[in-house]
Amino acid sequence: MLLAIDVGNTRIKGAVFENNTLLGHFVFLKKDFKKNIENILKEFPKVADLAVASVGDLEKNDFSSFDERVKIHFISHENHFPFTNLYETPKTLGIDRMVLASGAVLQFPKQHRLIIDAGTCITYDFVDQEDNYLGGAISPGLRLRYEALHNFTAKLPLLELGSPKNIIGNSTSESIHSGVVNGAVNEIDGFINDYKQYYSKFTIILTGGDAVFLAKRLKNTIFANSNFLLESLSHLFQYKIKND
Ligand SMILES: Nc1ncnc2c1ncn2[C@@H]1O[C@H](COP(=O)(O)OP(=O)(O)O)[C@@H](O)[C@H]1O
Ligand SMILES: CC(C)(COP(=O)(O)O)[C@@H](O)C(=O)NCCC(=O)O
Ligand SMILES: [K+]
Repeated sequence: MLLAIDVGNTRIKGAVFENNTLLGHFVFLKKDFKKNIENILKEFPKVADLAVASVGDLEKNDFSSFDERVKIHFISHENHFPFTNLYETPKTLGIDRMVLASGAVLQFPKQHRLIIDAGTCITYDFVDQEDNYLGGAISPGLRLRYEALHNFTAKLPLLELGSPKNIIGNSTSESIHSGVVNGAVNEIDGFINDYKQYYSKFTIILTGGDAVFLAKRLKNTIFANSNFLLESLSHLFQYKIKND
């Protein structure tokens, strides 16, 4: 049994898998990650392996207190991945993006794939049908856009994520919601349409904390899978990591 942990820049997500079947799912903050992991390990005594993909500020050492209880697999650039990495700076490529690309290759073989992860940042990753990882894009996520508008201006309030009533915002708050939400939706639809000019057919995977919110607003029909990164960690673990 595997406990997969995704340390993002906003939240930590965890899931327990038995042969790629998800048995339990957890979300918590960095400040209480140890207690939460201890509780999960108590609830699932059969967990023998812990796989961690971290782009947040938790390092391998932060997990060492669990290494008497479980085998720790802290995913790094040294692991084996099921794709050819054509990024010009492979060592700076986010581990989360490498795990997403792996999951896309392992779960959607022999096809072009675009993976969009709407988390702290919105990341775009493209893996072609020959399993070459080409790269993609990084832009601010929804929460980050609201925060940036507030933090870098004198007059703009900090708003919670909300649905814009219209494209034309008729107040300060409606203008912000339209700018953030309609802006991100148009960005994602725009990227998808741009990729279509180069690749006539590709599989799109949308994940991350804002995936469900965004999916229903996109012009392109995309199925959102909020657990795709954790599922990908499980598939990658089965593929190779457990023997690395
Ligand atoms: N309880 C929550 N706390 C923080 N962000 C949340 C929450 N629920 C949904 N979100 C949304 O999730 C996004 C962050 O997604 P997430 O996948 O957790 O990020 P990361 O993987 O970078 O930590 C934010 O833009 C925010 O709008
Ligand atoms: C772009 C990211 C900050 C996204 O992090 P997230 O939104 O998942 O918290 C992360 O993938 C990262 O630190 N990447 C390193 C730069 C790169 O991928 O090229
Ligand atoms: K992301």
